[in-house]
Amino acid sequence: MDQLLIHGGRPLSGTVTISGAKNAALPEMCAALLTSEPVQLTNVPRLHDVRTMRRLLEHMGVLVETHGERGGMGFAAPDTLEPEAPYELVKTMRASVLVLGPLLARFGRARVSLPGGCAIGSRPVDQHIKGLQAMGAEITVEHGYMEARLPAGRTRLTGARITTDMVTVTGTENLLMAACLAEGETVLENAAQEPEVSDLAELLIKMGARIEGQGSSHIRVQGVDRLHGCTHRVVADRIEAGTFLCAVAACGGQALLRHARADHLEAVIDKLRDAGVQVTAEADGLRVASGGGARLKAQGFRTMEYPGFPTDMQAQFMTLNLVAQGTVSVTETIFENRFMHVNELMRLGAEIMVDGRVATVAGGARLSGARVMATDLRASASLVIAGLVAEGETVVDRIYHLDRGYDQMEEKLRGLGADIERVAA
Ligand SMILES: CC(=O)N[C@H]1[C@@H](OP(=O)(O)OP(=O)(O)OC[C@H]2O[C@@H](n3ccc(=O)[nH]c3=O)[C@H](O)[C@@H]2O)O[C@H](CO)[C@@H](O)[C@@H]1O
Ligand SMILES: C=C(OP(=O)(O)O)C(=O)O
Repeated sequence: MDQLLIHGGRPLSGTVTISGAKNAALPEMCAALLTSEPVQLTNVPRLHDVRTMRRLLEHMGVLVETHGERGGMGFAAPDTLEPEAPYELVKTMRASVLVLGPLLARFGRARVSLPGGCAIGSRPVDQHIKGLQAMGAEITVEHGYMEARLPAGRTRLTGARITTDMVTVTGTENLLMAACLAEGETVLENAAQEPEVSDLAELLIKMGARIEGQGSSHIRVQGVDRLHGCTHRVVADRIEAGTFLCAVAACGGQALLRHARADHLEAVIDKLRDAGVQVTAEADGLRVASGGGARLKAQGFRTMEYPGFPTDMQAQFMTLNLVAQGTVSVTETIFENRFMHVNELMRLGAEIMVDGRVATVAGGARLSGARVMATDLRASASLVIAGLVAEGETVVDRIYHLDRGYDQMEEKLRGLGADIERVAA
């Protein structure tokens, strides 16, 4: 199992290219199930989760090829594929549940393992199921699998007005994909407004779907008989960009994040500016300049659905708060167990008190290198940033979590001047 070895204390300067977004690429790979024609994606990030999704699609019978330009992938889902997602693949990646909507919409049946909980929370998929049931699907859960089918005599889902009990990103994506091939109109109320949902909608529109309102909480879809192939570039990863913004802010330095989009990161950028970090939007990216943690003012925040402060940036910004000045509260409202980085950060010298969903973070910490363990994807990123600031050597174990969602993070950080290497344990 690989580890990251970090010697902290260096400023970060230079240019880094932000990859395509994991959370857009994964649903977009699933959207290819909606047609037998080839769907070509470009700017697909090189991630473990993308490889897992590829294996899952190939397992069902989808033809997948990588091509030419970096990050190019083509998908062709034949009429003969077997619409089944087995536990062995689903258990390693919750986003596998995104095959459910497209399979049911195109093939009229699907057998998909329930994803179960994960380290950050219980993460049920009841809203996905309820929404598809409202569109006429019959879904039962048997032996850990969602068995979904259309009622006898029906060949298509039926459009419906669906209001989810909470804002759910993959729930919105599953229902959106299903609605594209349903008969009649579907209205998704309380829809997720995340840029990845909009990017998926843009892909679906290129495939011939009739969608309006993406990017708002009210999405309207007129179902069509069939979709066709197309080419689409995966949107830049706002969470990867936010992670690099926090890393440069904490370590000090100046960097250009190519392809990063200010309009997708407003809540994070506002907090960084309030902290004393300079962030400027340029033609093809974001420029960041910081005097380093000790010159910054810590910022309290609450995680919220987009356009609020993203839960996927909570851990990384917490590390920045640790090295800035002042004591602040960080409130996690989306997932019930997303403070697992706290104990590991404390091993590096942090002072943090957790009470339920609120963490009180004491700034001005002098972090010192230690051996720490990554517990989930963004927790791993927060530990890497802490290691880059800490005095001495930090070893981050279990970085397979990091590899799920960051494309060559240590190479990119080395390009900015960080002393970080991957070693086999
Ligand atoms: C692959 C992907 O895009 N992952 C993102 C997606 O996860 P994901 O789509 O799984 O997260 P959701 O938006 O669905 O979850 C939001 C909240 O709703 C709850 N819920 C959700 C669905 C449901 O059927 N029932 C239910 O109770 C969840 O437990 C959670 O408390 O959005 C999260 C919130 O921005 C991000 O952290 C993840 O990075
Ligand atoms: C929680 C995340 O991903 P997933 O939903 O794939 O677990 C994340 O990207 O931070």
